[in-house]
Amino acid sequence: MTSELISSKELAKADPVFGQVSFDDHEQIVFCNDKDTGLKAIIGIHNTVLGPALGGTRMWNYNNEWEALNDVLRLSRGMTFKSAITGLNLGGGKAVIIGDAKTQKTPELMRRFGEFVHSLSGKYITAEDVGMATEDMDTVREVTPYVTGISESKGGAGNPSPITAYGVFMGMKAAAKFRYGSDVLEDKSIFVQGIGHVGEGLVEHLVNEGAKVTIADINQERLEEIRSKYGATIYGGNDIYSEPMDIYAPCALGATINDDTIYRIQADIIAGAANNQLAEENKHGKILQERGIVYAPDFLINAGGIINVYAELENYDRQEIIRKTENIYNTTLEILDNAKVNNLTTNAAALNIARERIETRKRENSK
Ligand SMILES: NC(=O)c1ccc[n+]([C@@H]2O[C@H](COP(=O)([O-])OP(=O)(O)OC[C@H]3O[C@@H](n4cnc5c(N)ncnc54)[C@H](O)[C@@H]3O)[C@@H](O)[C@H]2O)c1
Repeated sequence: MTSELISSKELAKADPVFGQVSFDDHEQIVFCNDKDTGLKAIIGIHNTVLGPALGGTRMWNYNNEWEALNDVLRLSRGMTFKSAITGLNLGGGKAVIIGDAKTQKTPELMRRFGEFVHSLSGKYITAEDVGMATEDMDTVREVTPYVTGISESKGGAGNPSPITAYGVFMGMKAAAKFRYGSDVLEDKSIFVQGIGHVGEGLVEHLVNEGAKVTIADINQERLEEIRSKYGATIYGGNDIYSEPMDIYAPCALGATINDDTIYRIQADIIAGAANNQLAEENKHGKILQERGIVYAPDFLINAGGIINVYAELENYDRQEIIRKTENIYNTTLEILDNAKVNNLTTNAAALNIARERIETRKRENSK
């Protein structure tokens, strides 16, 4: 979903795989095809230095295969740094299934996909992402143990989204502490863009804290539902980016901070759940820094979900999940301070720490 800003022509100019704009020293890319079920999927394994590559499966109706490949390359890379900065012993991976999750997803297709995951012998472990539900992970579990995010009734940690939302809330509070000197969000005007699984949980935390929450989504029914449940205000304008607000929380698509939007954004803080929010992380991270907008790196504050599924592998309990997720607050503050002191973008400061952890482990492994 991040590829919408890179035209197919641009993507097709580069060499097919290793020359892709988003290729970043990925270890392995696996193309999965099954005529009988209609499965066309790509599994991207970015890095396994810290552990098996864990990351969700996204089913999306991509315009073409270039976009799907670009998405899996970007998303799997993001997972490497997300786990590294969160202190988990996991590498980065992700899978995309090309197709419409509403009309083309069948149990047979999911089982066939699970067989491909199984063929990698645990080097890649899958989980839920956009277009997937906990039941789909249960179906994958029928053919492979290399899946997380399965139902609690089947021994899993269940839906990770509420924990992701809690982590985003923690990261947002830390950003507020950094920007305003207080992490109290009461009376702050906060725009949540995308009120799906994670967005809804975030809205609930924010409303409970007394923030002035405005919601935006392309799904009108959903907007009405969330308004009546939590009393949030539905955004009525047509350019959310130009609205004056304290905090912008992107919780829908990636790459909403791009050449087109970046100079219109009025917020003091950007803190949300969406993966790959910066269309071009160096360029757009720098502009945010210059404009004095505090950006809480997405891969840092949306790590609650991976913490939740990691519990299934490490057998730790709910309390430990909450403790680790609350720690996102401390890590976010640390990164924001570090970026300020070293005059770096917040994204670069977070990446440096994540990379350092991977390099240290690599050195230890080679001894
Ligand atoms: N679910 C998790 O635990 C988790 C973990 C880490 C990151 N994320 C990321 O957070 C984001 C949200 O995840 P989710 O599980 O809530 O997904 P979801 O599919 O449940 O919700 C996405 C919502 O965004 C809305 N939307 C789509 N396009 C939009 C647009 N142009 N403008 C406004 N709204 C739009 C959809 O209608 C939907 O309500 C995704 O980018 C996902 O990759 C999710």
